[in-house]
Amino acid sequence: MNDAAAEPLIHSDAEVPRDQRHDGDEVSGDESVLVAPGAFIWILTFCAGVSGLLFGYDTGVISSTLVSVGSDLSSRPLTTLDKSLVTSCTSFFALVASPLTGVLADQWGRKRVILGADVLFVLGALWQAWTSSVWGMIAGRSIVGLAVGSASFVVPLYISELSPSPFRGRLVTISCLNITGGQMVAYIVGWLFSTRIHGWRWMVGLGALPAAIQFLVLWGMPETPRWLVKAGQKEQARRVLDRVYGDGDAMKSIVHTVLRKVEREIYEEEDAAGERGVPVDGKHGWKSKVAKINDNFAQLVSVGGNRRALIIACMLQGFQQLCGFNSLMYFSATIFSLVGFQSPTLTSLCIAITNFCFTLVAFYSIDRIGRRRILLWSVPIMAIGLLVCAAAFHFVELPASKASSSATSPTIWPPFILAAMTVYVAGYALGLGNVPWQQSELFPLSVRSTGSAMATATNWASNTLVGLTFLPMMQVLSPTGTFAVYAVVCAAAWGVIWRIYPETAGLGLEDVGGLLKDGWGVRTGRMGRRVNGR
Ligand SMILES: O[C@H]1[C@H](O)[C@@H](O)[C@H](O)[C@@H](O)[C@H]1O
Repeated sequence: MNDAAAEPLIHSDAEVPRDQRHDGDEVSGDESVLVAPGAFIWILTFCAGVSGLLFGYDTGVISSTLVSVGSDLSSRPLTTLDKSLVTSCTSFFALVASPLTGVLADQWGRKRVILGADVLFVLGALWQAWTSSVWGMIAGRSIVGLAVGSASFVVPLYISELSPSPFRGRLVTISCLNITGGQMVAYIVGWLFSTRIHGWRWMVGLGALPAAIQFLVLWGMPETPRWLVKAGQKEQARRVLDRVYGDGDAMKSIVHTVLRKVEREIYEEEDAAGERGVPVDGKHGWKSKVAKINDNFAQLVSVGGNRRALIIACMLQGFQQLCGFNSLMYFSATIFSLVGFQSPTLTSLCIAITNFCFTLVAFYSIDRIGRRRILLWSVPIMAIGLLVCAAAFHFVELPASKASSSATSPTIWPPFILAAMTVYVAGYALGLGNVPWQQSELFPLSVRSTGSAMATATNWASNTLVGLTFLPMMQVLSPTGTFAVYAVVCAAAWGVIWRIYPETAGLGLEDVGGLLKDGWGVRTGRMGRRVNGR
């Protein structure tokens, strides 16, 4: 299995025979000649993408569940605290899982971690469907949180390590499409089952099905070439690359080049970490991992360009959550039942559909319009939607007994609130819902995974905070106050983006580093001009 013994795993340039050097004249496998991803990479992306759907499904399904559960859990209606805990434990455990997954993905391989996440998805879904207590529900949602956190970290890694580089960027937005698509499916399932007795058990339990299917299909899929080379299985890595790139002499040359690049990258990484010559098991040891994380962290905060990249990435991820979007994702059915809609689950479907459709618009326009420009245009739309919402809530007479009953006198205001929320969600999906996930392009390779992991942790921590505080804020500050607070967060986000986030669309990864080297690069960036000359 381990073919490292037969052939040295890693070569320095001096050690690589001249006729095998990937940057020499002799070998010219250039990936830029590739015009479209092959069938195999599409199948892989599709299989792995099921995790994104599950991520979206499990975060979206809570909205309908909360309004359908009635007194089925612990034989009493859910309190505000119950709802906040049931909702935010998922994001909290996702926060806990994502850094741990980083270590496990190196130790066990990317594929095994995805399979492990599938087991957790199935277990968590069935647990929720069977439970009859609030604490049981919290436990089930926490298990799902572990799965969501693992999948959100490892799936993009798996896909990007397998895909040819010209197509890598697009995959980021494809995973956002999967998440928002999963949320839409969750809302549809929620609406279909909301009127059935114990329908909520089906809503949460159905999440087990795609996870089980993914487990079976992914079983036959390969590990990534990068992990295989690092684990000393170079021949297997070559076979995987052959399948990714297909037949023909030109493709063979590309496979050869890619394999060399992977080897060189690993060589440089291990050289920098003083791991060269250390056996495979030792390289993946906990001590060496901790030392590497410490070293990476020091590089991240002490080098000016890296520090600025980290601040921008964490700032964007923080604002993505603190602008309050997920309070709608988790509680929109609760809000719509509060303001008096007859079918809150059907009404809240507007939120999920808008989110999905405008993520699709972002998918087509993000590279053309540019990240900074799309944010500077869309964040004010969000703020306007929120302010209109806040004002409209002022005129709605809400029932004293929170979510259990609906507003007393039907007026024009509820549809007005729905329209304002839809505007807000459209603005969100166009910019803040997507752009922060482009985080990895901000960091140089040496600190890319640590920087991305910290930004992702900021996302989950802020997500947990919003899930925990939304309902208490609605009670203490009133809906008008709550939505006004989110509007202020949007205004702050706009100011900070304008001040420190340069345009990165159309730039090579090395150019982004140069942009942040001596300052924020906002003036040097491309804001105000069309990107890529289009
Ligand atoms: O990018 C995603 C997407 O926008 C989802 O709709 C949202 O629920 C997530 O929190 C976010 O990270």
